[in-house]
Amino acid sequence: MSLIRCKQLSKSYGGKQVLSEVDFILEAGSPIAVVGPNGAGKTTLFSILSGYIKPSSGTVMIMGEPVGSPKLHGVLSALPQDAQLDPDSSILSQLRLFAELQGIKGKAAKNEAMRVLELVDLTKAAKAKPKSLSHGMSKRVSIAQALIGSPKLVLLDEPTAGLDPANARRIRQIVDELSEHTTFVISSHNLDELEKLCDQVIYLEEGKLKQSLSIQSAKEIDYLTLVMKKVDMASVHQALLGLTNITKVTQSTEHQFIIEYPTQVNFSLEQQLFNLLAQNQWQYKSLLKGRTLEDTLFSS
Ligand SMILES: Nc1ncnc2c1ncn2[C@@H]1O[C@H](COP(=O)(O)OP(=O)(O)OP(=O)(O)O)[C@@H](O)[C@H]1O
Repeated sequence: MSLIRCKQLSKSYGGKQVLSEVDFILEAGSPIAVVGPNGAGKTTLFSILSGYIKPSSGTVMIMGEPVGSPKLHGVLSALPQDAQLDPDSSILSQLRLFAELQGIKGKAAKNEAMRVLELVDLTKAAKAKPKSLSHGMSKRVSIAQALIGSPKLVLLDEPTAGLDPANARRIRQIVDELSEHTTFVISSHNLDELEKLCDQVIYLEEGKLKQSLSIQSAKEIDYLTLVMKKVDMASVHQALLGLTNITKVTQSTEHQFIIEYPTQVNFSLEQQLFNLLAQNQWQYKSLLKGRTLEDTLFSS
């Protein structure tokens, strides 16, 4: 059974269409990225998946159940983009309340609150009030809240927005550690971050599904991403095209080439490439096997 199945999903506010006939099927497993420019409809999609708002037309099934079904209670949770905590009540008491709302009673509710706080490394802050926490700590508390009851599906809308690199990294680690039992769907503008975490990507633009791809999927074409130091890029481009087994070479930025080749080609291509660079004394900055998510999404 699929994790999420969206069929012909559309949403309009007044006369403005913000999601337009979006179709996709997602399976449980590694984290899933939802990307797209500002206003593309990511938060609207999350709100529909969470049941906060209804679509204008189309259907969403989560684990075979329609959104809003009581069977999804405790199975799906969401961290909204603008999640807020009560500033004056302790974190522990708020999380305990959320656990109770999920039907966890008495001491078990407190234990559950402490369990999720431990997952986000915040047991020491259990008695603190949200107003005394940093932005990064508050975000981790909100993630802890989303983890109450060990849901199977967790929607995280921009979980690392505005966080410093150390806090953002900690959140990525938490997602990674819990991904064995929980599928995370994450929206973010940080493609590097999503690339590290996610296997599947949904790309929205102006409310339409532009791409749905699996980063790790087997494919017939493979890529090398070559970033050069200060060299004559036109000469390098010409020379790269002369290597055997190359399908295409694209200069994607001022110093970067994407080299396409058939998947079955073995290391001989890298050997040829290194020989070519050495013979011409062309210095390179990095050679990456594959393409970045950014290049995958935006190169034609
Ligand atoms: N309640 C609402 N009423 C009217 N228009 C809305 C409402 N909520 C969202 N929109 C509009 O819907 C469009 C999609 O917004 P949404 O927040 O889903 O995009 P997003 O991809 O999450 O953007 P961002 O990356 O900036 O968070 C935007 O044009 C926004 O102005």
